[in-house]
Amino acid sequence: MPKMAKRLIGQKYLAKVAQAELDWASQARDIRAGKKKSMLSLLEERGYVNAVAGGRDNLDKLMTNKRIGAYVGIDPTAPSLHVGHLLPFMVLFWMYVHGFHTISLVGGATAKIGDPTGRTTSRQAQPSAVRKANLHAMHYQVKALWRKVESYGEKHGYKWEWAWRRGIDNNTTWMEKLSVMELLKVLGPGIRLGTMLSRDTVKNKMENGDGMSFAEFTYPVLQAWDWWYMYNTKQPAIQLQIGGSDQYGNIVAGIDAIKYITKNHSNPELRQEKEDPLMTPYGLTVPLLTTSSGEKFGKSAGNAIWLDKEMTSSFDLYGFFLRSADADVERYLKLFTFLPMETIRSVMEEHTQNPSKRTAQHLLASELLELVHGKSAAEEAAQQHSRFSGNRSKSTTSTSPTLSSPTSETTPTSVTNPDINRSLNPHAPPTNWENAPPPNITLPRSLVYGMTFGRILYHAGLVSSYSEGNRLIQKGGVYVGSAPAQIGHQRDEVSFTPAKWGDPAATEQFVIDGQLLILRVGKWKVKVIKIVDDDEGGMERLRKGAERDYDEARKPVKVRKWKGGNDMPGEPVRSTKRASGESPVSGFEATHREGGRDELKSLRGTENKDVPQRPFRASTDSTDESARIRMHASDRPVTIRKQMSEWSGSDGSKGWRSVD
Ligand SMILES: Nc1ncnc2c1ncn2[C@@H]1O[C@H](COP(=O)(O)OP(=O)(O)OP(=O)(O)O)[C@@H](O)[C@H]1O
Ligand SMILES: N[C@@H](Cc1ccc(O)cc1)C(=O)O
Repeated sequence: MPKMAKRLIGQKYLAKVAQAELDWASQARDIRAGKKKSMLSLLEERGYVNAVAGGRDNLDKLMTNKRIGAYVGIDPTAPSLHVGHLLPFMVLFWMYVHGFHTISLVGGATAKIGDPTGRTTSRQAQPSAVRKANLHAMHYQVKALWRKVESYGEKHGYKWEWAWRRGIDNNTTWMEKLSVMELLKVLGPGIRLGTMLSRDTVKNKMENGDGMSFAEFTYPVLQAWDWWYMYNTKQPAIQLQIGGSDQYGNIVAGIDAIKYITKNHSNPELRQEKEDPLMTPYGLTVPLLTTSSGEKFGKSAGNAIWLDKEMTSSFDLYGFFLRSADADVERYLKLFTFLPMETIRSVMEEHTQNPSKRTAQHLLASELLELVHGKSAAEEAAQQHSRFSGNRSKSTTSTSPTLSSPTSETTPTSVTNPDINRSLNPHAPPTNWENAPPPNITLPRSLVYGMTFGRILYHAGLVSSYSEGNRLIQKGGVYVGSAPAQIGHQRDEVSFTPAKWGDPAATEQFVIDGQLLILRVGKWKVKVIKIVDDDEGGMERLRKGAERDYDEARKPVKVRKWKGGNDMPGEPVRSTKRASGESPVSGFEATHREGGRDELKSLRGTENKDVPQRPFRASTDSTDESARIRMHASDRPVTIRKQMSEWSGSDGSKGWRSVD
């Protein structure tokens, strides 16, 4: 019987594959007959194509005849994608909703070297923990982004089909296993030094910059190997690489590498005796998104507009696109949205009648927000803008949009972090891909080391109380990432094991490089916790990060008290006493007077973002049975008082704990 079931599934699968092939062939006939636009023509029409490596018409024909695989690579040298990355990714999104197979490659291995393209100075080596934190954060961001693409696509009539395929890969997976000997044997003879030395990046860096290391010099070879690996192992082969126009040289190096390997490989199964047009690799570059002065938006230029909500709020991201110049907005609508061309044309007509209404810019900002942060964030940002920026945004016509710094006038007042919503309102909807919290957070060492996972979950904003954290762990719903003892210290892959309830000392084993802990609750709640010292430097960064949570902190927090075991729920206790220095977070307290978990309530969910500092002050007013903690805007330094309550454990032990 089970065998039968297996066979039935197999046949069903084969039937689906056959149907998908038939559909593709029929679509190809329509394209050839001029009844339908080809994929490449659609991309050209919307302005995505800067250059095609390998011949435009050949690529057009290939994409019409074959459901090929395509990829975009990004090095996780920052914790988030930025707006510039969206351009090559938009091509991938369009291809996906038209049935192509796509891979988003996060370059865990290539980030260790750093792409020297377009630079005159070498990149600063990143500490391993920072690199891993960025890698994990980016992995989850890309994953969530793809889910949003699906629902955004559906809104525009691209309904998910069985044959669509998308994947996220990390090149560490294969680079770790690649030996120097294999690389030199398989690809080495095909790399000509003359060609490499004549590349602009090499010449420029050697003649006008700080010279070039061997590692930097070999970067294009590693990128080429990635492509060869995916060309060779994925089904269908990855035959197209997409990147910004600055990547053209690296992409051509990849095409040359694949052609060399397939011609010369010692394994006859991998060798193509004759060049097969259906297996030829191609490259497609997109124009660079630049400031009005022509500078590329990106990490190196330090002007990136981040897609992570914690780094650029939905409000600011909306504002960035709202400030697009009239001369640019049509182009951006084609590049950053799935809106049909006819809709864009008619919106532009309406816009031209009364440009001061910024109709086109509002549409652009809303659509982009929906794609990147989800529908509800888009609606909320649009409302906030109509409330806060009204006339100011109308008068701005800058071609070089810059982010508004959060001022009391422009900072949104509502709470957008779903975890915070949930802790304030237990009936808030559960976390899903759309409302998942941003993955990055920074915590002081004393809130991680020697803490049970239940507590750390709370400090990281993943649960609303210690006891909720403990319950989740006991149910097996919490995972801890990349435990060095279990999977080897050097591994960068995202890998999780169930977190165990109990021994606080054991937590330390999971801290990577002394600076990083990764926790996951369910599928979508992930926190990449960067651990900083409890000294002033670390706290200063945390305090800066608290800016974003300013409005949340102003809301009164309902305080609950429990008696019984340290972390377990129980009956409310009768009395509360004020105490300091005896909190379970004593390391934190020692340097910060009476700060503790209550302070973290306002700090959690934040990252060391570089936002102007707005000092805040916390005050506590309490009665015997209840306590409330409020944070106020103030130009005075932080002063935090904390409520402590006495507890007694079932084993007769007693102590003080801060009030939840
Ligand atoms: N402003 C931009 N416009 C178009 N494409 C971009 C832009 N910024 C990055 N890209 C593309 O995104 C892909 C990944 O880029 P990468 O990770 O190197 O980001 P980056 O911001 O360019 O980094 P860096 O500035 O440090 O080189 C590349 O194909 C790159 O060309
Ligand atoms: N070199 C690319 C990123 C990348 C990494 C690996 C690849 O296989 C492809 C692209 C960049 O810095 O923009």
